[in-house]
Amino acid sequence: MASSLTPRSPHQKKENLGSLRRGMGYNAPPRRNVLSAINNGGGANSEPAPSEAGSEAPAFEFSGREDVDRLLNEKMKGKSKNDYKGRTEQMSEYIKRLRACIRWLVELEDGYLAEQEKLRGQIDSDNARHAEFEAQLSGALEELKAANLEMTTRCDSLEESLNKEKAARLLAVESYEKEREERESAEASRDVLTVDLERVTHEAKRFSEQLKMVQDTNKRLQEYNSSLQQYNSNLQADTSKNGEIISKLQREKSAMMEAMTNLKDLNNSMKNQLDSSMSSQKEAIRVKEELRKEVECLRADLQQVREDRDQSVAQLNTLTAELATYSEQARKSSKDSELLRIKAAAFEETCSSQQEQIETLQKQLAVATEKLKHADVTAIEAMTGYETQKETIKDLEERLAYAEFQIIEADKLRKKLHNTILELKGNIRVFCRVRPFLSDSDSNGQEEAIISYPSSVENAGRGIDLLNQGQKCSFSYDKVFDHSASQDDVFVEMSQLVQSALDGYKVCIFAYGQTGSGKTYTMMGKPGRDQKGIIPRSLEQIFKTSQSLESQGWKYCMQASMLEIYNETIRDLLAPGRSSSEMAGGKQYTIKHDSQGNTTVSDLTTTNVFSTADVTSLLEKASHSRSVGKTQMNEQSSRSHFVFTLKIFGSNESTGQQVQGVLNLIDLAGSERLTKSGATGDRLKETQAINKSLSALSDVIFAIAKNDDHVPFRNSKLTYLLQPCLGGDSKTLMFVNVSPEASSAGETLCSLRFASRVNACEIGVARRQTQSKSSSDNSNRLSYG
Ligand SMILES: Nc1ncnc2c1ncn2[C@@H]1O[C@H](COP(=O)(O)OP(=O)(O)OP(=O)(O)O)[C@@H](O)[C@H]1O
Repeated sequence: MASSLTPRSPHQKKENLGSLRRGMGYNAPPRRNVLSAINNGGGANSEPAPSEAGSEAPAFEFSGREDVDRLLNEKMKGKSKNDYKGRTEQMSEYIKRLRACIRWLVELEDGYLAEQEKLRGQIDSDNARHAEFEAQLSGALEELKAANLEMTTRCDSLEESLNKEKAARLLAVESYEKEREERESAEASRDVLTVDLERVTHEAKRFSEQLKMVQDTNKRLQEYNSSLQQYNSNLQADTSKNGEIISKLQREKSAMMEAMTNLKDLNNSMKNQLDSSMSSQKEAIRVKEELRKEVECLRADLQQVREDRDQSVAQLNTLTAELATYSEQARKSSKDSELLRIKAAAFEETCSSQQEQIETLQKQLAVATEKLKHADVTAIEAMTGYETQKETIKDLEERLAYAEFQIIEADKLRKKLHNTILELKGNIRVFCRVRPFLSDSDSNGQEEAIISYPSSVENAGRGIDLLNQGQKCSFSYDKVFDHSASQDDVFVEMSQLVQSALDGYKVCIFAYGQTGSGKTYTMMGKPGRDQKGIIPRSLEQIFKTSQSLESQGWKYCMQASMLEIYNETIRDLLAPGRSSSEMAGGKQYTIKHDSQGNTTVSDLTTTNVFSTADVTSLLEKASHSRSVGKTQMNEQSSRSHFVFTLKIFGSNESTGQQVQGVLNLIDLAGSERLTKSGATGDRLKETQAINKSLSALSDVIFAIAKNDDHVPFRNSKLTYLLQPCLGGDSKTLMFVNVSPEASSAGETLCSLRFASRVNACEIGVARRQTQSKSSSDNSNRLSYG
């Protein structure tokens, strides 16, 4: 059989174990240290299993899974088919052995749990030590990192300031060099200017001398000019004298005609003399002109020389001014250079001190680096330690996983055995729940206590005693919840049954009891987290588990439907427009069972649900549609049987497995004596219909209990609907709810008797509806609609 069990938390496992033990009526066997037994691969045979309290059970020994398998595969032998006594004895013997086997498994599991706890503790302490060590190391590492960071930052800032200082020093040196160069160039230009000045002074001197010379020449030329003018005037005087002579001569010509030839000769000679005088005059004029020109030239030269001199003097003045500026600049430069020299000296001093600082810091850095290296080595060592510890933890985790695996396997086996026992028992399980007194006066003890619980170890949690008309009637069921049991306590006991629906079983849980005894409270509960009843809690568990099974490849599809049977009529509580026509019985719903034992109600609204919220809103809708009324026994009495059906289709992609489970949760209408109910009219009709269907239910139960050939399932809608649960292959649990009031003692007695009958009913073996995907192609396909 494929596993239908999922790994649970150890806590849940413990609870499940507890519930199994309680359900089976075991007392907790004294815990033995089975660790050694586990390590030896079993060992339950080294010591006999403790016997059930109060009874001397034979010691059965199990050394391993083979023994269990052997036990499970054992076949019943009887003298003949009708040797019921022999078969019953064999059966009870077999059940005892199975119980011993379960005890052995429980002990084995205890051992596993103990070892798991031990390993967990070890892992926790290792983890804690490791975390502490890690925290210390990381703290030290952080400190070192911080110190290193600080050092690096300081070093960086110092380097930065040093670089800045260096840059400033370089700038200062550069500016100093520039200043020096400028000063040198100024000095050079000053030298050049001095030379120029000297040269210009020399030139000026030369020009003054030249000027003096030119002035002398001019003076001489003026003197020469005046002498030439004197000579010219002399010549003019001579010329006038010569004219007088000519006129005398001419006068003498006549007189001296004779002497004229002589005189002509004289005249010619005189003429020649005149010509020569004229030419010498011309020559003198030319010379004079030349001299004038020369004077003019000399004057121009002189003017030029004067201009040059003026220019030179101006230049000299400019140069002197420049020289003064340069001298001033040179003086300033030398001052600046002095300042710069002082600054440079100061910089050099700062530099040398910073150099020293850098050296100190470098030394500190070297020390820090050394420390860091040391820390690195320590960290590496720690990491190695950590790795070792990790490996140890891994090893421990592997061992834990193996232990968990073994626990899961043991759990699977235990569940298998549990299912086997239930299958062997083959009857409906019955839980009894006693509701608390509702009014304070009752609970204050004014009401006579008619219900008590046996204190014997054997019946603890399973027995209930009812005092009716002074007579004590004792009953025993699979579980009895007293008035103090919470909704949670109740659900814990049946969570495994609900889980079966996900595993592909048909599960039916119904609440039976007198009106006002707490059926609706048990099934639906009340608003509020703690007050929730079995229906909401079952759905929460189913959705939660189906989600967690997704990781194992399971995908579930769920469909919900809700109906009520009111006055022998089926009503669809989720019908979109639940109209008055329907209320009036307009629509007829028919119940059908197929060969697979699947029940369908024609035309019933079926809604796909994906979350608890979906179902909660549907439940709210249904509760508004449900027929309730006020009775003498209950303010809000359910006047119909409420049937909630959840069809679960599961498929596993990875394994190809498919399951089809059904969860039927039924809140029956309360049984009520007509005389006591005081009902009239419609209420009376309702009560009669309820009583009729409940009596049909008891007829069915009696027929099954008596092993009758004919079971009257069709006598009522309720019994026909419940047929697969009562006579088929489903896992069925009945809640018998009882009131604690003395006034209800008679009703309570009836309910408890009915429940005992139900508990004795053998309805068959619950079968899981599962098939692999390969076979799903055949005609035997699971219906998903
Ligand atoms: N275990 C309980 N703890 C507290 N209150 C309870 C418990 N059981 C029932 N009650 C209260 O008792 C009253 C009757 O309960 P409930 O309506 O569940 O009875 P019923 O069996 O469904 O009745 P009917 O058959 O008339 O519908 C309600 O007020 C309910 O809250």
